[in-house]
Amino acid sequence: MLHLKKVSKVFNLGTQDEKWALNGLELAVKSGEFVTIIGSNGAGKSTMLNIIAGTYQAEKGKVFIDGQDVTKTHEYAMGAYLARVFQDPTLGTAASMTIAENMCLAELRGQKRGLKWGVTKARRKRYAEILKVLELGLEDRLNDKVGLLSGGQRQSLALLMTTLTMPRLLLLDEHTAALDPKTAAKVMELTNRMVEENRLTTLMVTHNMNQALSHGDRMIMLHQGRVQLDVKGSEKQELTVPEVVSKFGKSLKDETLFTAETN
Ligand SMILES: Nc1ncnc2c1ncn2[C@@H]1O[C@H](COP(=O)(O)OP(=O)(O)OP(=O)(O)O)[C@@H](O)[C@H]1O
Repeated sequence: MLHLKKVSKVFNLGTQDEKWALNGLELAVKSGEFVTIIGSNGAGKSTMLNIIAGTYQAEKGKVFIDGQDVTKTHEYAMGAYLARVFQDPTLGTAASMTIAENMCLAELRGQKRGLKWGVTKARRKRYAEILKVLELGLEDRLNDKVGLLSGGQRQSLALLMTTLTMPRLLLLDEHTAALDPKTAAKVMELTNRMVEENRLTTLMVTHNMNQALSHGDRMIMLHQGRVQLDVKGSEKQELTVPEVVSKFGKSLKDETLFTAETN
């Protein structure tokens, strides 16, 4: 479904600050796979998502989605293929627009030519139905500006909005990191449900090793812009945080290790 073929990305080429964030990265993800991604600060996780999303262009290598070469496809056009939820809850939704308007915008984004903007009665009814699954009472607040919502409510809404276009690929960029533990657990529960019900091919970057091991069906670890560890199935299920730490502690020297120890 997704194939990164020997992808390299450099920043500040030819200067003192030259940095190869991705170094011949190889990754093939099957349709419906839920891959969690760990790695220390600077390992290349965000750069990888940015390359897939078309935010950055790779210097070397190719990106394929469903066999189509999207290496040079711009970010706005990638909306037809994927949806992304960021760490910052304010990034996925427009604060000055209402819940219904945000959902309408999400529905019209990317594909589906011919759909017209407008919060019609039919749409309101459908949005209310969709929002009910969150059990946050947002179905009764369709006219409320999104800026009034809490971080967790906003992140849940952003996540739910991604399913309005049924993306071929869902990118989660530390999407629970800014939330308190209870809210993070709820958003994770919603994530699992959405991914499972819609069989979404999903990549989830996290600094929390427990989260990476207990969710999804495959886990990869990036180190210096390459895949250092790739486990799935029973191998992943049986793997424990101490095992990963003892084997790869050196490459996980910072935050990831910290969250692994404290969770
Ligand atoms: N826009 C940029 N300009 C210059 N260097 C960058 C840029 N983006 C990333 N880098 C560098 O590329 C490397 C990989 O960064 P990246 O953000 O992909 O790592 P990460 O694994 O997501 O780290 P973190 O967990 O800290 O978010 C780092 O050394 C980083 O400093």
